[in-house]
Amino acid sequence: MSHAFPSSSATLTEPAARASGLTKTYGKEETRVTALDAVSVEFARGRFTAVMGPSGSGKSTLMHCMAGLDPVTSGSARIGGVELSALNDRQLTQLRREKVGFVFQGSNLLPTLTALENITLPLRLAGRRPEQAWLDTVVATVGLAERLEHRPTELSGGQQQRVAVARALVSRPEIVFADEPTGNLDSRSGAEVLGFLRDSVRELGQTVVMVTHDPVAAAYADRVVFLADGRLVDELDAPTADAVLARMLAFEAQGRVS
Ligand SMILES: Nc1ncnc2c1ncn2[C@@H]1O[C@H](COP(=O)(O)OP(=O)(O)OP(=O)(O)O)[C@@H](O)[C@H]1O
Repeated sequence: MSHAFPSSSATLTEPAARASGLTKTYGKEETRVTALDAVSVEFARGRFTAVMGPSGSGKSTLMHCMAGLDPVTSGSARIGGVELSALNDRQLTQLRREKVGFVFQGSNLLPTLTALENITLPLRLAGRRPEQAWLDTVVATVGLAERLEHRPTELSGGQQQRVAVARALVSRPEIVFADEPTGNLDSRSGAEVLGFLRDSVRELGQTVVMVTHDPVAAAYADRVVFLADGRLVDELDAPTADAVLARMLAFEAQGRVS
C-alpha cells in the first residue's frame, strides 16, 4: 500500500500523539481569541487519557488540532512521527482515515445501514476490507455480536454509541479521539460505553483521548490532563472521580481569587 504522507519513524516508545508549543488563535486583531496558548502534551500509546477543563478552556480545539481537523496557528501537532502542518489537505484526509478514529457526542450513524455496515463503512470508503479476526474482536469487546443486523433506530442510545466506538476502532487507528462520547447518554449507558473504551485500551492496546466535563467519566481514564484558558495547568494519574472533582473545584476557587 502506498502512503502519500511520510511513513512514521515511530518507535514503540514514541507517543501516539504529541503537541509542542501548540497555539491556536481564531479571528483577527480586536476579535482575536487565543483558544490554545503554547500547549505541550504527549499522549502515550496504549493509554486512556481524559482532557478536562471549564467551558471555553480549549478542550475541543486541542482535539481538533491534534486530529488534523483544524490547522494550528503555531507550534507542532504530531500523530506518531507525522507532523500535521507538513501535510496538504489530501494527505490529512488520508492520515485521518488511516490513523485516527473519532467518536462524537452523537453517534452519527447512517440510518439506512445496519450496525455492521456502519462499523465497516470507514474501511470500505478507504477501499479496505475489514480484517475478520479484528472485526470479531472489536464487536465482541463492545458487546454487539447479537445486534449486527439491526439498524440504528432499532438500537438504544447506548448501543448506537457502542457501534460508533466499534466504527472508530475497526481500522486499528493509531489513536482514537472521543469528544464528550457519553454526553447524550443516561448514566448506565454512559458507563457501558466508557467501560468499552477502557477495554479497548486495556485489552486491545488502543490509545484513546477523551474530552469530558464529567469527573466520573474521567475516572475511567489512566490519566487526566486539565486545561484552563487555553493552557495545560495540571494532570493526574490513576484518577478517581473524587480526586478529579477536588482538582476542578480547586481551579474554580483559584479562578475566583485571581
Ligand atoms: N471556530 C471558532 N471561531 C472563533 N472562536 C472559536 C472557534 N472555536 C472555538 N473558539 C473559541 O476558542 C475557545 C476555546 O473553545 P473550545 O470549544 O475549544 O473550548 P471547550 O473547552 O471545548 O469548551 P466546551 O467545554 O464548552 O465545549 C473559546 O473561547 C471559543 O469561543
